Amino acid sequence: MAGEAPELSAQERAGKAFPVSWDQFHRDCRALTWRLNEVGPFHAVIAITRGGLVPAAIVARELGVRVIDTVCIASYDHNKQGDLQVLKGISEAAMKLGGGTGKGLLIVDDLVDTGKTGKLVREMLPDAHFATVYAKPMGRPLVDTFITEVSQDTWIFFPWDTALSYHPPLRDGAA
Ligand SMILES: O=P(O)(O)OC[C@H]1O[C@H](OP(=O)(O)OP(=O)(O)O)[C@H](O)[C@@H]1O
Ligand code: HPA
Ligand SMILES: [Mg+2]
Repeated sequence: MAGEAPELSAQERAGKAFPVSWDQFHRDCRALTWRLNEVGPFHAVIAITRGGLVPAAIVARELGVRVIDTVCIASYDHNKQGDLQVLKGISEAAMKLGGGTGKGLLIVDDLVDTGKTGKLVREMLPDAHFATVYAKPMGRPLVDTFITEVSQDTWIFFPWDTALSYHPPLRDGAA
C-alpha cells in the first residue's frame, strides 16, 4: 500500500555487522572442536545445510569422523526468514547409528539466531549433541556447545556470502 514503510529484512533489523573472514572462521571451528573432543566420541556428524556444511567438514576432519550426513532446511531467503522447509531429512543409515534418537550423533550448524532451525532438527534427533560456531541469545538455550556469542541485533557475515570490495574513506562519508 502507498505510504507504508517497506518491511525491513532480518539483516537490516539487526543493525550491527559482524564480518567473519575464512581465517577467523577456521580458527573458531578449531576452537569448537577442542570443546567437542571432550564430549565425544561421535558416530557421525549431521550438517544442517547449507551453512553447517563448512564447519561440519572442519570439525569432522579434526575429530576423525568419516560419516557425514545432511539435513537440508531452507528458511532465510537472502536475509528474511520464511517458513522452514525440510528439503531432505536425515538418512536411514545415520538414524540407525544414533539408535533412532540421535545418541552419539553430532549436529553442526554455523549459527543459531532465533533457534527455529535448531529446534526443528533437535526434534528429529532429541539425544544428539548440537554444536554451532556462533550463537545469538534467542537460540543459545538450544545449543550444547558453541564458541562465540553475538548480540541479537548483530548480523553475521560469513566468508562464503561475502567478497572483498572497495570501501570509501570515512572523510568521504563512509559509515
Ligand atoms: O536460528 P534461526 O533463526 O533458525 O537461523 C539460523 C539458521 O539460518 C541460517 O540458515 P539459512 O536458513 O539462511 O540457510 P543456509 O544455511 O542455506 O544459508 C543459518 O545457517 C542457520 O541454519
Ligand atoms: O546473522 C546471520 N548471518 C547469516 N545468516 C543468518 N541466518 C540467520 N541469522 C544469520
Ligand atoms: Mg543454515
